[in-house]
Amino acid sequence: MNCSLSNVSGTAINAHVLILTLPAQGHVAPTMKLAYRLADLGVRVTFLTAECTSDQLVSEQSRNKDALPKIQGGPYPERVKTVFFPDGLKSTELDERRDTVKFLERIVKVMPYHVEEFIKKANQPESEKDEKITCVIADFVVAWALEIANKMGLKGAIFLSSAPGIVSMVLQIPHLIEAGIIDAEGTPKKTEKVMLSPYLPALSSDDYVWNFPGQKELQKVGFEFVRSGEPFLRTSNWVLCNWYRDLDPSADGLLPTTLSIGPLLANDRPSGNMFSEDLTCLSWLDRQPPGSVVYVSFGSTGTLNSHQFDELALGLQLMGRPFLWVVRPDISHEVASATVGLRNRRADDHQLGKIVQWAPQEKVLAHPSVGCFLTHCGWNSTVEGISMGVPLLCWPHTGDQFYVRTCICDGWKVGLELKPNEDGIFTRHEIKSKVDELLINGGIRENALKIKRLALMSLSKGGSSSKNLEQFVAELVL
Ligand SMILES: O=c1ccn([C@@H]2O[C@H](COP(=O)(O)OP(=O)(O)O[C@H]3O[C@H](CO)[C@@H](O)[C@H](O)[C@H]3O)[C@@H](O)[C@H]2O)c(=O)[nH]1
Repeated sequence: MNCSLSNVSGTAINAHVLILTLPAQGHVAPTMKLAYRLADLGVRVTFLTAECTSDQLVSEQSRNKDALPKIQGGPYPERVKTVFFPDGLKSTELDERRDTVKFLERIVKVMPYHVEEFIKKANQPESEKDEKITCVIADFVVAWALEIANKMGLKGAIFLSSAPGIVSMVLQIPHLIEAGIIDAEGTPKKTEKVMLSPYLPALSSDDYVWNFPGQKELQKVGFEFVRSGEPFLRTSNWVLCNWYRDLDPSADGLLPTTLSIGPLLANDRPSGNMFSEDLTCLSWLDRQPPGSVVYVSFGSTGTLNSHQFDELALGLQLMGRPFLWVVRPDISHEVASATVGLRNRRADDHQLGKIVQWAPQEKVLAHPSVGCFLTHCGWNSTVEGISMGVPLLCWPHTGDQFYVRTCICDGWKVGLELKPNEDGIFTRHEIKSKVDELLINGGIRENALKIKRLALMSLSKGGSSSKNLEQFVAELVL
């Protein structure tokens, strides 16, 4: 979807926002898109992130540099500055970065110091007026940064890069514990369903955002992370959410500070991409019939064991339809890369298939040849998919992906869910039959197109997300 960017303005306003997030693809991508959207409205933005992302982001920004002035018609690139803080995670220490618990511990240990130092330096009395930070936008996963903002007398916003329903889920944690529905570590104790919104499906015990199947330690850490963010949701000046009002018309009223501003899309500008995109898939897509291609991607985090990897490869072949499959080098930890290479070749040999390590996903989803999207239901992939009107086949792995799946299938009715067999495997036959069903289901396609139209409307001039973002910017300078 190449939507017209409403309110693109060459005029700078007197606001300098510091955006903070985790150095992980699913968080860098939407916050970088937010940075450029704010810059469209005249806001100066500093994007502060960890050094371990520097190579990727610098190379992406230099790739996009030339496009920016053409879109903006002004001195646009200077309005978004990316600054890196030392994180001690040298690029060789990949294992430490892949261990989510260790990675989070490391970032949480070093980041607060650098955030505080950065603001102190920017806000020295002798600093230029436009250098001075006036507001901190903290991704929910680093919500603690608002304590620093508060201490330094700055305004603060939480940014939520997940689905509607999640804010309500977080706010209900004290009640869930008190009612004995979950214990103090987030483990479900009762199977009763919980209403999050009159417009969304009820929350079941499998759908908690801190559900990391088979990873007890991660569940504990995840639950603590989510729980510790709750007070900041209630006290921040704004809660900015990467969804649009029609996905849950009640969500903006949940807290007086909630503003839906999504879907955040790159529209050919930097998208916070940390991996190099294989653009050959676009010309390959050009050669496929309209609505025929099954796009398969599990974001930056989804992994498969070797058995499941094989079963998926066989399912894609069995389908007999064109497929575009993103096979990240780390998609399967259990097999050596050489073996993955062999598997790739075997699937790629099939004349209908195209395999890439990383795709230009927004462009792929907007391509008329794409008929459906087999996704892990990461929120960015989901919001990109529904904004392009693509029916979704859901294969959630962890965290918010379970509730997102429930919303896709039972709430917005824009997709179907894969079901595992009794051994927990998603078989080749299940994959083939659900793809077949999804591609012929007229009701789902109609819903997907309707939800796409609503996304476009929310972003157009006077649309709910545009108005909310303009309101946020207006309040920034009050
Ligand atoms: O080949 C690819 C694959 C992905 N992407 C982009 O990478 C991002 C991936 O984000 P997402 O779909 O949210 O997946 P994860 O990277 O797995 O994101 C993590 O962070 C999200 C935001 O909080 C959560 O919703 C997810 O569950 C969590 O796994 C999206 O913008 C995609 O467009 C590409 O550009 N090319």
